[in-house]
Amino acid sequence: MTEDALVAQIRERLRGVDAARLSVGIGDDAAVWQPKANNRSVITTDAMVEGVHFRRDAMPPEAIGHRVLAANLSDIAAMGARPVLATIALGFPPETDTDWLLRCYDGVAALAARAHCTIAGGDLTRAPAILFSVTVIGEVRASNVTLRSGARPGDVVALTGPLGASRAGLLLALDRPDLAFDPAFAPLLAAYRTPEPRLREGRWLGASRHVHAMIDTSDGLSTDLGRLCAASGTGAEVDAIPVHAVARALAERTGDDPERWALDGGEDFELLAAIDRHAFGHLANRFHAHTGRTLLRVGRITGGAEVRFADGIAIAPSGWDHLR
Ligand SMILES: Nc1ncnc2c1ncn2[C@@H]1O[C@H](COP(=O)(O)OP(=O)(O)OP(=O)(O)O)[C@@H](O)[C@H]1O
Ligand SMILES: Cc1ncc(C[n+]2csc(CCOP(=O)(O)O)c2C)c(N)n1
Ligand SMILES: [Mg+2]
Repeated sequence: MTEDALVAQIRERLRGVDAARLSVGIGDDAAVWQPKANNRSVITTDAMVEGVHFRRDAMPPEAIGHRVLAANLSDIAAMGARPVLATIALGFPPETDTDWLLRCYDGVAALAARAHCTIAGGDLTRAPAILFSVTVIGEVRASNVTLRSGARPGDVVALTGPLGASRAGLLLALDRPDLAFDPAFAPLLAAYRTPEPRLREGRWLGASRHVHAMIDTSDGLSTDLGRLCAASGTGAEVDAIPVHAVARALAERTGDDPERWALDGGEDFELLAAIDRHAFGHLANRFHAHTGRTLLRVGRITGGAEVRFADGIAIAPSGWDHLR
């Protein structure tokens, strides 16, 4: 197959996503987009590399496409924004089966359609390993932009869902074929392969003036809470680590510590927010009514610079770090 033929087939795969404001899409030297007035644009890039973020033997190609877009959409959600536009750079060894690559785009296309995100273009190149690099542009009302840096002492620290499921799913997919087909553990494989970006939740939280700061948990609570606190010039005290119940059940079977999965595992893509303590109870009720999900209380923001457990023990940022 030629490069142009592959692009044509990718374009075919991505057809059908609503694109009212895309004047020029795939096919020219660049895409042309009509932004909405009075909005802020939010831009994020995240790459995934074979052997680092996924293995071809551990998940179907549709899941690889899904999760690279999901990781990017999660960063858009963490800003309080909604995704509008994305580009995708693809690298692959020359012997790669093009049908396999196109199935990755089926995964991209399905999530993009659900998220109302138009794929406006991209790039392709041969490379020593498979690589997807996605850039997403989002939009948000200026007053709803929610940064990492707004947390204040006394704020409640809360999560949009429990953690540890993705790390547990990674263990199943790579190391425990004996347990991977147990239907009881299916939610863990799904959390690793096809994580759901918390887009509705992020927009809703970002629209509340009581939500002072937000970050997504891509690298683990220990690292991402540390980042939120560092950006805000605060510390935090953690008194409850919300661990995914099925991850806890798997950890009991394997002898692992599920709280470490939650603290350091990463790739759960739940949102972590600092919320005004006086508003938290009411806001959590409305959040549940609106999204069907529960805001889980993790702890509180403190005036110091340390992130600690309630008993005073420090929580070092020990999540995923590409330089470690
Ligand atoms: N190679 C780079 N060049 C310029 N800026 C970068 C580069 N890598 C990261 N950044 C910037 O550093 C900041 C933090 O990036 P980081 O990747 O830690 O955040 P994230 O995308 O939320 O995390 P994750 O990659 O775990 O999803 C962002 O503002 C990002 O744009
Ligand atoms: C095969 C395989 N081995 C290990 C992992 C775990 N992993 C890789 S990158 C990352 C953090 C997020 O990445 P980034 O910071 O680049 O967004 C995590 C938790 C995986 N997903 N697949
Ligand atoms: Mg992030």
